[in-house]
Amino acid sequence: MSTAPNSTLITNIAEVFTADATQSVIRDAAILVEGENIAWIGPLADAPEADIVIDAGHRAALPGWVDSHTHLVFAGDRSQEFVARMAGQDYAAGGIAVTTAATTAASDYDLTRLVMGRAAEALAGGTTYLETKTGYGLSVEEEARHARIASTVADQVTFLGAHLVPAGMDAQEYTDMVCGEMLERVAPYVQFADVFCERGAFNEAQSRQVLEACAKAGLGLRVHGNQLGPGPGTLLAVEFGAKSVDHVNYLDDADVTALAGSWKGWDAATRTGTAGTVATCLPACDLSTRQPLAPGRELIDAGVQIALASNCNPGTSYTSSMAFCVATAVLQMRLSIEEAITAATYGGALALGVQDRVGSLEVGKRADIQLLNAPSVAHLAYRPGMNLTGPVFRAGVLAAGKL
Ligand SMILES: N=CN[C@@H](CCC(=O)O)C(=O)O
Ligand SMILES: [Zn+2]
Repeated sequence: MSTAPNSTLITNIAEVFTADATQSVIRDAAILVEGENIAWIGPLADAPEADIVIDAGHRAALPGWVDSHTHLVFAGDRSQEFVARMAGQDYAAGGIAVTTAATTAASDYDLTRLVMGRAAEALAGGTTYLETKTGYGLSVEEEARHARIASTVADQVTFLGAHLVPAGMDAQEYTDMVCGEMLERVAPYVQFADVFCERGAFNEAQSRQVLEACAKAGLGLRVHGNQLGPGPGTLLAVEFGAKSVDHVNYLDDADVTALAGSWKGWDAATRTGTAGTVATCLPACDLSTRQPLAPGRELIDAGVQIALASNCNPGTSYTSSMAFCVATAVLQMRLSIEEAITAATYGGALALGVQDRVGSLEVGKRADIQLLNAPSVAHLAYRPGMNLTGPVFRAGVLAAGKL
């Protein structure tokens, strides 16, 4: 087989887990990269020639993580809130205001440096596609500034002006501002909009108003829903055709039925058809807030496509470790290794609508590949807490780690 110039063959891979529709595992494998994309995957014995050969050292390979839910644009520290929570205090949305004050005080330079540092940490942990949100600005100027900074670092940016009603402001007046001037100012920098539909944040009517306005502005939708108790977030997300509803800790039968119904037009065996609303589970957040884990197992069994994401933020989940989320999903949510990895890669891509480009290792897709310092992907849960991330390739280029 002839190959294009600048082809790279990654050889001597102990096992590749592709996260494709058939959940293929190829042992003693190789991957050919041409330019940004994967050109071939198969047994090493059948590998084509290439200009450059990289020896994977008998490591396992899998897709880079797609982290579809983070809040990286922040300054300040809330470790004392975490300590108080571990001593028994409940999490409350009001903590967001503490971060808003610290972030508003940070210069563009400092804030950009902080966001870039967090994105670099995520990449070093194997995340090759990253979403992040605004939501610690809560004023027109600050939300626009955070959206602009986020857009220089993340692959996709979500507008979360509807995160908390600022102190001293009337909830309806603030919601109107989110849907009006704020939306207009952030729109050039963002692809998605989100609303924290929860007790202490935005009620059903306000959430509906935000989703309507943002859909009208042409943004994709996502919802923070059912995190702290039962509520209308999940049903609203399905009704509005949101790409994802995130947290989903407190679901009732109607919520699960609606989510499953949204996938009726999707053929999971071929990954074709009309995608529904992904249920994004955030296990690191669940642990850090001592909420019941999202029912990932039950959602999969009901026919819902799920994603796993880090929810990296200073209040409820200060980690960008997708490996930690995968290990927790296996050990505590009863997902198989393959289900958990797929949720953290392809599931995240589905939640962001980029599943045709990233999220699985398939010919023609972007060469976002992480090598593990382990001979099989099972080690991700078998050795929880260990940093197993080896070299990370993003769009065919070694982006983190050493060969
Ligand atoms: N739940 C809403 N927003 C964040 C937490 C924000 C904060 O407490 O700073 C979350 O996804 O958990
Ligand atoms: Zn969040």
